[in-house]
Amino acid sequence: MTKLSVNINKFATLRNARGGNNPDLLKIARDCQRFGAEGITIHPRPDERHITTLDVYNLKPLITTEYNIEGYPDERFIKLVADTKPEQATLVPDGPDVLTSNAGWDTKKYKSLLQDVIGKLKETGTRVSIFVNPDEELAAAAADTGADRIELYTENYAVEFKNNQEEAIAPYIRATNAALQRGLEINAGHDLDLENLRYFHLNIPQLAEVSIGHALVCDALYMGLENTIRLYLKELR
Ligand SMILES: CC(=O)[C@@H](O)[C@H](O)COP(=O)(O)O
Ligand SMILES: NCC(=O)COP(=O)(O)O
Repeated sequence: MTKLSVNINKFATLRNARGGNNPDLLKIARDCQRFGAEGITIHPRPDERHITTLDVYNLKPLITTEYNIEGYPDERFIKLVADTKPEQATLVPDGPDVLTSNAGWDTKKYKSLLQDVIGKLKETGTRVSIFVNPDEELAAAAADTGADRIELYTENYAVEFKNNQEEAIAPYIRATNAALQRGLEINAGHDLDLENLRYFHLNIPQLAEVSIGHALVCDALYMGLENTIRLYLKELR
């Protein structure tokens, strides 16, 4: 079964816009789980534009499903993971000034950096996933870093899906097969939505988890959070 992890970054963006506590991120996390989300994902960026360091700690005791913390593995990130021991850490090669995640790891070039941080993170008991482009060679090479999973970066899929669904999914199927052969599990995320999720899941049924934020939060503005989460879950069943 593919799990739906709801990325709550954008709720924090809205909260931070007024400097208060509306919407209440902790209530949002509780409610997402009550409405069926099988995980909560956050990406505490260094500038705290949405998720703050305090949020990372405050959310921890409320997560009854699966806590997934994404980020570039600098000292701050490693400490957050060591302190809060989430079920999963997802390593993303983002520089501090990117608008949003825009590339996966070059798992060959950064093999020793990744081996080093993944070793440290796994000592804390956390599963480690690394963000990769749909590239067979780089997906297979992720196994040499010590990662447990890869997260396929699905922005290109989301863009191409609008033009040609078969061409959009093809590199993702190849990368999945290469990673599975090396014993890795598969996650996916970025710009997945109610239009493109079902086709992705049907073609990559081995998916362990998808993390979805931006589109889900936008949909919730029109359809409500509970209804929206149920609609996303339906696409995965
Ligand atoms: C790792 C990833 O795919 C991103 O989608 C990320 O978590 C989103 O970050 P922002 O919400 O800051 O755009
Ligand atoms: N890892 C991807 C994620 O958490 C959410 O990405 P998006 O749906 O906000 O693009």
